[in-house]
Amino acid sequence: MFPTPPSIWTDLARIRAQAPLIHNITNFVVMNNTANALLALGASPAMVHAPEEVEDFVAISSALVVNIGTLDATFVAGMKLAMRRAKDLGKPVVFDPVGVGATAYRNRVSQELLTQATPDIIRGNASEIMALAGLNAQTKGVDSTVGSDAAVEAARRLSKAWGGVVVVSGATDYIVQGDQTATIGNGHPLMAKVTGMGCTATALTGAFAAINADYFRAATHAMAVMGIAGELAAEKQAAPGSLQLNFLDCLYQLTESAIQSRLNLSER
Ligand SMILES: Nc1ncnc2c1ncn2[C@@H]1O[C@H](COP(=O)(O)OP(=O)(O)O)[C@@H](O)[C@H]1O
Ligand SMILES: Cc1ncsc1CCOP(=O)(O)O
Ligand SMILES: [Mg+2]
Repeated sequence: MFPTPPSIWTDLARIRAQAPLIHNITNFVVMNNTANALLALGASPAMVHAPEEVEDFVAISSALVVNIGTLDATFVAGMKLAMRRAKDLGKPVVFDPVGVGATAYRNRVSQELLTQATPDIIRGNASEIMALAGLNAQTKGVDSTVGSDAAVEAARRLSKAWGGVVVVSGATDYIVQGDQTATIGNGHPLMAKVTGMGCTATALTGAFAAINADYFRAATHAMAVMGIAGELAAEKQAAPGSLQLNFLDCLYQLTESAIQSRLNLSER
């Protein structure tokens, strides 16, 4: 265990003070969950995917989060326009490759999006990160079939290929940039029993990237806050419905001392 980096709290306080506008192009399943999580964190979410308006919306936002969970041709057109505009304007782009590896369409769209405009941060579960790195990952739709440890080298390969930050979530979260790795041991197994917790991690990462231009730190801080709020929620009531509700309250009420006493972060 490392001493608490004060910057986690500094970043959280900054989000709460500034309420950065986070533009989300995300899936129908989690729109409500991730908007509420961003609000509980202190950010200001908007779910906007029409190709006709995404470029204008990116221009007024502090970060763009792109999630391919329920993609179709219209979503994909909006994603491409928004990602290119965000890169042109120097705004952070966070990408969640939900279910990549499951179908040829998802694989093709993911590769197209990555080449159109390279995201600053990718966050996925182990199966998704392995599939994105071109490994023959076993995938089961949107859930991982392997532990996060199995995808660390795939994350490193992806990060080195395009220079961004890659996060593999799971029992241990790995945040990888080149040869640098941070691990977060916070969280609770029940988090995987609530749909949209991975998407929520990605959305929160967008909020941290909006206020911290060191994207390795931003992603690490987001995963730490996510994990600590998740374990606090599970301690209140260890069941999925309650966890979903309590997660928002714990996120909203998160204190510096809770972060300090619970943080399980290591770096190498
Ligand atoms: N077994 C676990 N123990 C602790 N935290 C977990 C566990 N599984 C998932 N999480 C947490 O749940 C969140 C979602 O991760 P994950 O389930 O890997 O994403 P996805 O929903 O995209 O598959 C992350 O914050 C992760 O740390
Ligand atoms: C169930 C489901 N189906 C398409 S998108 C989606 C949500 C996936 O969310 P997460 O990856 O955060 O569990
Ligand atoms: Mg996911």
